Amino acid sequence: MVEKNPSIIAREALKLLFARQLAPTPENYQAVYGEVAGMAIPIPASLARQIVHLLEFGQPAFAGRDERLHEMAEQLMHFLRQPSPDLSTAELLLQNFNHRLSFAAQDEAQLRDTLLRLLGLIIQNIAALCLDDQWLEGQLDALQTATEPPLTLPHLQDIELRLKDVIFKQTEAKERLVQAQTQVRNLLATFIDRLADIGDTNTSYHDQLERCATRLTQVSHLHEITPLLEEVMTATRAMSERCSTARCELQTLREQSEQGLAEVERLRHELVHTSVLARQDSQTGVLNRRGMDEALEQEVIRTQAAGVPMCIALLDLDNFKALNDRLGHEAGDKALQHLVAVAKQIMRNQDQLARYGGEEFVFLLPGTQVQQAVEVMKRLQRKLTTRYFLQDSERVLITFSAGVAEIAPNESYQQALVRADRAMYAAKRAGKNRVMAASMDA
Ligand SMILES: Nc1nc2c(ncn2[C@@H]2O[C@H](COP(=O)(O)OP(=O)(O)OP(=O)(O)O)[C@@H](O)[C@H]2O)c(=O)[nH]1
Repeated sequence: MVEKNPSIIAREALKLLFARQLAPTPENYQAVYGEVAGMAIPIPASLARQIVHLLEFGQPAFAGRDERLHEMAEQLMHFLRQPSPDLSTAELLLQNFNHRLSFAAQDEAQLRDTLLRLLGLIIQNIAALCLDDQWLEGQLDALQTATEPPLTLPHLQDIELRLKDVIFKQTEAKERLVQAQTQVRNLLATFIDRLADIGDTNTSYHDQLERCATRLTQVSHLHEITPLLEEVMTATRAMSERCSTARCELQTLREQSEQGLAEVERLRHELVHTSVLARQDSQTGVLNRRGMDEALEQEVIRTQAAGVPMCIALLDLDNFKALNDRLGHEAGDKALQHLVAVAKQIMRNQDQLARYGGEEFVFLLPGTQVQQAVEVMKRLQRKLTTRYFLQDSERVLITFSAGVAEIAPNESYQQALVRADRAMYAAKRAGKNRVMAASMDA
């Protein structure tokens, strides 16, 4: 190998520094000089590939808003894709990239936190401004929850879906409400117009009578009275007819406006009701996941303050896919409603039930110890063996597997749910149609 002239190497090193847009620091120069002089140690190919992958995957997250960072990542990837890329230059490029990335990551985190705080403030503000709009409560609560950490994608998607549903229903109801209000307003305007008409008619009638009275004082012969009398009779008849028509019209208007007001009231109720739906599973009528989370939060505080036990039971129907496949999806839906109906028979006033997922339900049993809660679930299983689900006169036995956890002092309900979930899966694995208590250290 022919050795290069040091001044040529130095010139090429400077060119390379410039081409890679590196600062002309001694370290950068030394690394590039080594590379040009052929003294470079190549970076292992698999490591170079891994770094390229890392950059490719990370690009959308870290280089979205920072163009320079994006350029640096491209440059680094380009360099690493070359055959036998030099280790010290790679290190140098990585160092520069990391330095820039550390600022970009901080900016991103700050931006996200600030946006969330801003959103939280806006929501609080809307809530304060809309004290009378009870129907907004559901959405605002959901949005408030969405802005609280931890910010996970499934959590946000779940809330987005529920909100879309409620917003759709409420927009519909709100539109009808506005229509009904406009109708009532128009009716009132017509009402006032009619009253004004009657006033006008009255005035012209009075004027006419007065004119006749004046002419009457000037009459010298009896035959001159007859046309005057006729005029008075005609005016009175016309006045009486107009009054009677106006009375009818006013009556109709009154009825219409009463109907309109009743419709406005009904729609107001509907709006409030759709807000409640945000906490309710529309298919079975029991609480949905969000409703149960709220209930759990409140009950944990209440029972822990009162020093009484509280249990959570997680229940999952057995072989529900097979039931759907054999009897149809509609029958599956009815089977879920049947389970809820039977469950309600064994529930006490203070117990609550929620649908947590497709065929998964959660029971909240305050003031109950784990063994008692296991017994409650077993009682429900026995009840289902006597109250069959009927589909086209076929008796279908519905069974479920359940895991029961008693919330320990200082344990969150989420942690207890995880234990109940594990116990439920253990029940499935053990052969289904059984109830298992969760151990404290599960
Ligand atoms: N009809 C109906 N089916 C549903 C609903 N939600 C979820 N499912 C169905 O429930 C089935 C659940 O299937 P899997 O998760 O395999 O559970 P499985 O068949 O009960 O099996 P195991 O849990 O092991 O007993 C799926 O086929 C879903 O499509 C619903 O609202 N209505």
